[in-house]
Amino acid sequence: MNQAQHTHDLIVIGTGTAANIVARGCRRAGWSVVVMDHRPFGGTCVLRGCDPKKMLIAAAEAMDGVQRMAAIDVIGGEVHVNWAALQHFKRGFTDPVPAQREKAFAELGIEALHGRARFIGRNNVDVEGRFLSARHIVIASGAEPVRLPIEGFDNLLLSDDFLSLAALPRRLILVGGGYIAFEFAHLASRAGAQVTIVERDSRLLPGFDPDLVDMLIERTRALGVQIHLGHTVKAVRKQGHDVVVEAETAQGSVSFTADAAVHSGGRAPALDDLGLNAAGVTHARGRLMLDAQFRSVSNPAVFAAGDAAGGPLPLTPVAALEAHVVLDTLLGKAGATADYTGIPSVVFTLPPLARVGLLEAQARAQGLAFRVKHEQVPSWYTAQRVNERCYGYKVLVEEGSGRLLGAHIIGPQADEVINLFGFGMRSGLPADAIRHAIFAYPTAASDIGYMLP
Ligand SMILES: Cc1cc2nc3c(=O)[nH]c(=O)nc-3n(C[C@H](O)[C@H](O)[C@H](O)COP(=O)(O)OP(=O)(O)OC[C@H]3O[C@@H](n4cnc5c(N)ncnc54)[C@H](O)[C@@H]3O)c2cc1C
Ligand SMILES: NC(=O)c1ccc[n+]([C@@H]2O[C@H](COP(=O)([O-])OP(=O)(O)OC[C@H]3O[C@@H](n4cnc5c(N)ncnc54)[C@H](O)[C@@H]3O)[C@@H](O)[C@H]2O)c1
Repeated sequence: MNQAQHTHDLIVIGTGTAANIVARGCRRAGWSVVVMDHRPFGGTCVLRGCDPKKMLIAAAEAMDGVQRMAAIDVIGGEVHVNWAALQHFKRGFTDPVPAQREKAFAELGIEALHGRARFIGRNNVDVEGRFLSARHIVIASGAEPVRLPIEGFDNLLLSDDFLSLAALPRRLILVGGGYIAFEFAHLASRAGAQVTIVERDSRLLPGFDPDLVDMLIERTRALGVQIHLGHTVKAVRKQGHDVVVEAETAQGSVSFTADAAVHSGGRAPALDDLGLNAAGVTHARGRLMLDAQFRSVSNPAVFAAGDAAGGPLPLTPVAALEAHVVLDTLLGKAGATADYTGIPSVVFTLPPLARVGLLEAQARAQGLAFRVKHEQVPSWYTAQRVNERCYGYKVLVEEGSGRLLGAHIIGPQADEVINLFGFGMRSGLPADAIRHAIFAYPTAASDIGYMLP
């Protein structure tokens, strides 16, 4: 398989979700494979993203439950989150991962290097003095926080830092009001912090249904979180032990003071240090130029997958989906493409906000004829049972075909229920098939039949 002039059949840059799938798949097919990472092996999701975040949110869920029951005098007394113990609990999951990954690579016969990779030719990579060459190279370098045009940018903590903080700041500012801001705000406020979100745009979470986002904003403000829209952060300064965040608004400058400020202002493909020009890999505005198989349009030896590929949804299941397309292509399957139908996305607030398929505005822009059902339903049993007032949904079904176009939910277990809609959409099930499904009662899924228009 290996041609004489190459050290390996395949070089994979990164050890996260996408890298792991391509490296293991090609190795199982008998290829000689080398992977590398300058950070601990495992990637973002398992070490610095989804998984550690949800370990921390487990405590916020417990606090949220206590607060909802305390509001009706069912539970009383002082309860608080022990942040240091929570971090210890989280590390019980994350700490073993790098060594487990290293062992798994070794057992499969995948060479694994610690160090930063940089292209030095069309088929060549340098990993801190080690020169490698391969028939194919897969860029699975993930994404990193955007370097925002903010004076004193380095005074911001990054999401990695926040997820590992030894002590929770008493006052916390989140710069940017997207996924990370909402999840961290709900976590930190349940854990006892005073939280402020400072967002540039006039609208929050544009990837989600605006009516449900309004419900989330109301629920978030009720926690005591301050949300400032139309505020572009321009500077972050240290002042003694405090951090001062300065923002520009239509009315002039304002400043906010806290113990820490966290970057929640977006992430972009991690391409800067790869030396792409040396490999003849074209890119524009921070995005690689790839074909439908995620192959570089200018260097057929090079592929990308996951966040590095800059696709429509920088999410873990999408990184896996794209990695499978690259794997299939490398192993000779012609015409493999990524089908993004029915991929759910969730903001893990309490309660969660979930979405799959088209937004109402997107369906209208596409000129589709559809029925839509939208309600706020705090009186439904699912919400009443846990004393949660925030429960609503919007579901879109195409006229004629009965095709599910989109589903949007905020409320208890929305993060689980959305998967059923996603499964239905991905499997091409008409709304009626889902209407006729029988779900265990009483579960949040048993509300689905009432949500369909
Ligand atoms: C705080 C946070 C929470 C998130 N929560 C969720 C969630 O709940 N659900 C969800 O679906 N998604 C979530 N995401 C997004 C998800 O983590 C990513 O979409 C996913 O991890 C991308 O996987 P990947 O394989 O593309 O890249 P990564 O897992 O990021 O792996 C890339 C690896 O490449 C390495 N690397 C980069 N450059 C080089 C180089 N030059 N040489 C060697 N190695 C290099 C990096 O160190 C890294 O380990 C979250 C992200 C963050 C930051
Ligand atoms: N649950 C999940 O699936 C999950 C959770 C966390 C992160 N992620 C992934 O990570 C990515 C990055 O998350 P994120 O929350 O950082 O980005 P985001 O793109 O969701 O939100 C960034 C926000 O910052 C604002 N902003 C940018 N510059 C600003 C400035 N100078 N002042 C004020 N506001 C500013 C933007 O207008 C935007 O609303 C997401 O796109 C998502 O793919 C996913």
